Amino acid sequence: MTGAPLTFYDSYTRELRPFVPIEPGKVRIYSCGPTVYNYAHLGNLRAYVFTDTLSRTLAFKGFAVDHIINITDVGHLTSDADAGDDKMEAAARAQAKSIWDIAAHYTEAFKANIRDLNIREPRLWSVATDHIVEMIDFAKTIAPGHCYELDSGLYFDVETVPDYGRLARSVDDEGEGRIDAVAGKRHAQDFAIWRKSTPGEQRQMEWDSPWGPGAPGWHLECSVMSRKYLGDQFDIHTGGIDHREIHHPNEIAQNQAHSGTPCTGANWWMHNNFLVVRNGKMSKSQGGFTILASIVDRGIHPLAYRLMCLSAHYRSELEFSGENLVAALTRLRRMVIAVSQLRDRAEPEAVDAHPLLDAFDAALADDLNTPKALTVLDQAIADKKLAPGLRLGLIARMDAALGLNLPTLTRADLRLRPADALLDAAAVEARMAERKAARAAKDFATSDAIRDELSAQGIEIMDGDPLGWDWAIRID
Ligand SMILES: Nc1ncnc2c1ncn2[C@@H]1O[C@H](COP(=O)(O)OP(=O)(O)OP(=O)(O)O)[C@@H](O)[C@H]1O
Ligand SMILES: [Zn+2]
Repeated sequence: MTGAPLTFYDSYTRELRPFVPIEPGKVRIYSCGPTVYNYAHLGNLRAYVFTDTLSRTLAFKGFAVDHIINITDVGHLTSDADAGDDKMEAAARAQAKSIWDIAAHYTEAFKANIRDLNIREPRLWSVATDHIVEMIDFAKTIAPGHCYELDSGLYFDVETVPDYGRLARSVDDEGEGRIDAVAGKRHAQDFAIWRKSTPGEQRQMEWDSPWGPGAPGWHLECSVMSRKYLGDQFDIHTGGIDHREIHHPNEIAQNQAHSGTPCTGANWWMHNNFLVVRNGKMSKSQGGFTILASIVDRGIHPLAYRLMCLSAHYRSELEFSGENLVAALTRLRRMVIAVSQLRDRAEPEAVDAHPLLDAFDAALADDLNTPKALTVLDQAIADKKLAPGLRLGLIARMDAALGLNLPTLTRADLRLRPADALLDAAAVEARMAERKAARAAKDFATSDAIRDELSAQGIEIMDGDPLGWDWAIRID
């Protein structure tokens, strides 16, 4: 590791701790992946911009990163309090499709979002239904000492592990979301690790098990896949802050039962805070969520959303609004214009050491302070005292950690055509050329007419823009 010492906030100990990997030079990370019953909304995607910033920062610091993200295609119920329907089964019924088709469709859509946000692919997308045998084996190992059977499934007794729920800190029988939804459970917090199909129930996905035909519990999936690919104890486990309350305490309990030790499974539990809208967390269950495709339809480049995420610290709530998104797009446009002007003047120089790089490194090393890192990037872009080639070299180094694609993005890339736009970019360019000719001929009537015509189509002409931006799509 080079540069400033890394410090990450661990939700388990609730403190900032200097980061030391288990194996020198290498970091193993597991991130809870999407439940593929619907499109990911921008809140879900915030979770993956966060994990990507984490793994890019570690790579920037010189670590080899081994990252696993799972795909949940079975077991996640409509209520985290261990009740309700399987989200996948419910979606398949509602759309009259097979679960496998639903899973394939939304998995592909999710991976397209990942590419559009310039999020690096993990070593493996581990798919829950590919691991049923291992899940049954894991459950068989812990069942004798830690589980009991009810008609509805095999349940984990949370009192069989020390300090259950320490991660959540607020676990008691009265706690939010902890209501006992299944008759016969020993404790309200006990959770199903295998859910039996009820007689007569038409489930599309079910497997035989020692406890009868059924499906694995969602918490079991992550314990099994993280252990299989990263070992009993790995470095960092990530997820959204909602997972700190139920899903991750349950994973920890299973991991402790399986290893027979108090080890939680990961040395750091890191959680991103929510993307919020007016009535709280952006959420599929509550409706009113926004997906990446719909902002792209409005003419907003996906990396503007990435920049919006980076503009807030990952542990702070981030408010989603059209204004915030347009502000992020404007900031990205300014960066892209400035960087492309530098590219016209020089080739990037390789930079190993520089005070701005040190400041950038210190910001990210301080629990991923991306808002601060962005201001250092702005300095590197704008500091006229530095030679253009050096500035480009600094920008390239910083961009590797932030993933905004600044070394290659062009203005043309940012001019996304809104879905309801009447003119495409080539048509706008053609009218702009006619207008330029009219102005050269001092035919201001024609030039003004073209301006008005373009304005009516949502195109803003930017004469004399200090950054040399000649036109932009108006986003309101
Ligand atoms: N509004 C949000 N802001 C940030 N992260 C979120 C938000 N909503 C969910 N997440 C995170 O997104 C990731 C993927 O979650 P998953 O696909 O299981 O979503 P979900 O629980 O079905 O979504 P929802 O809560 O909207 O119904 C998880 O890490 C989860 O914690
Ligand atoms: Zn998980």
